[in-house]
Amino acid sequence: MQSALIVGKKICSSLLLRNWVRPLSAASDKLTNVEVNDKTGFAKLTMNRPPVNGLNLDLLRDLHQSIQDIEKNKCRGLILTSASNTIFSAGLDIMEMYKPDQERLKQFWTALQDVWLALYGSAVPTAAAINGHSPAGGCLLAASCEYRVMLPKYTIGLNETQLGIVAPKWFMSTFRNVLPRRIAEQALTQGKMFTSDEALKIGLVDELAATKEEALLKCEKFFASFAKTDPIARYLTKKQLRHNDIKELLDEKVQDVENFVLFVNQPSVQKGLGLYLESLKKKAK
Ligand SMILES: CC/C=C\C/C=C\C/C=C\CCC/C=C/C(=O)SCCNC(=O)CCNC(=O)[C@H](O)C(C)(C)COP(=O)(O)OP(=O)(O)OC[C@H]1O[C@@H](n2cnc3c(N)ncnc32)[C@H](O)[C@@H]1OP(=O)(O)O
Repeated sequence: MQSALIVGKKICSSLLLRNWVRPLSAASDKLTNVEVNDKTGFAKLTMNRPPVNGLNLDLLRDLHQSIQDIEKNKCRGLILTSASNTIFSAGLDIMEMYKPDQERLKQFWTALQDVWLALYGSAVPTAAAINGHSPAGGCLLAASCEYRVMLPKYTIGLNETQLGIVAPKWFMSTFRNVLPRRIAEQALTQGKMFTSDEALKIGLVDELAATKEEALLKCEKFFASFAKTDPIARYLTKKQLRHNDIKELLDEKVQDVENFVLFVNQPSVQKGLGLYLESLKKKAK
């Protein structure tokens, strides 16, 4: 695993916490970074896979491990954010789906399912400080959290239909958990990307913030709103509200991987992904 867990911004040597400080291979290899504020107990989970935090197998596995660590340590809040100044996450790394190795493709989708199950179902309160563009899988991660604060002039949405791909049911239930059904249906079928202002207006994000620091503070303020609640009662309430969405995927996890593999391997989907990748590369030139 390549992620780093830092407590109070330094490696903690106490016996209690020693177990969950995961050693780094090398600083430049880190794909996620976790910092726990030892006063508040809030954890900041930062995605760090330049240039665009494309969710490849390694980043997904890293994210999963970090979410589990934060949960095990009984942190009082998890804020998901990005090390990039302009991109929260570009969503799934299309290179994982284009001309894929079949075994890796299965592992990739399973890793995404595991991240979603861990984040959407987390016992720890979750928030996203969306400090950049957040299309598709990036939007899924943000929408899986309980609260979202976004910086201005970026875009967010589930744009799959614009790429000729179909968001699976659990992407859609995540959206429906946040948005009124009719707005969710329109947004999903159009593959609409919302500006920060539009996202605020429809309730896809809860607040805007001028800077990342302000966004982090607003997420912390959200966590502080639970100060007078019992953490177990809070979690059990969230769990019941999200139960059906989670159960639906758990019941169909293997079938869902098979559907994904079948879908991605269709020649028309491969052709579309190839053209899309080309258009992204041309744009970068
Ligand atoms: C009937 C069927 C039933 C059920 C279906 C079953 C299963 C479901 C099947 C499939 C579901 C799949 C769900 C998919 C989810 C996804 O997340 S797909 C990914 C969608 N993402 C996007 O569309 C974002 C694309 N990227 C951008 O819009 C922009 O790059 C950006 C706004 C994020 C950033 O813009 P810039 O800062 O200008 O950066 P560049 O565009 O120059 O990009 C830099 C660099 O990164 C490469 N890149 C960007 N995004 C991706 C990506 N997602 N994957 C891979 N690579 C990406 C880009 O090409 C540049 O590369 P270089 O040129 O530098 O090599």
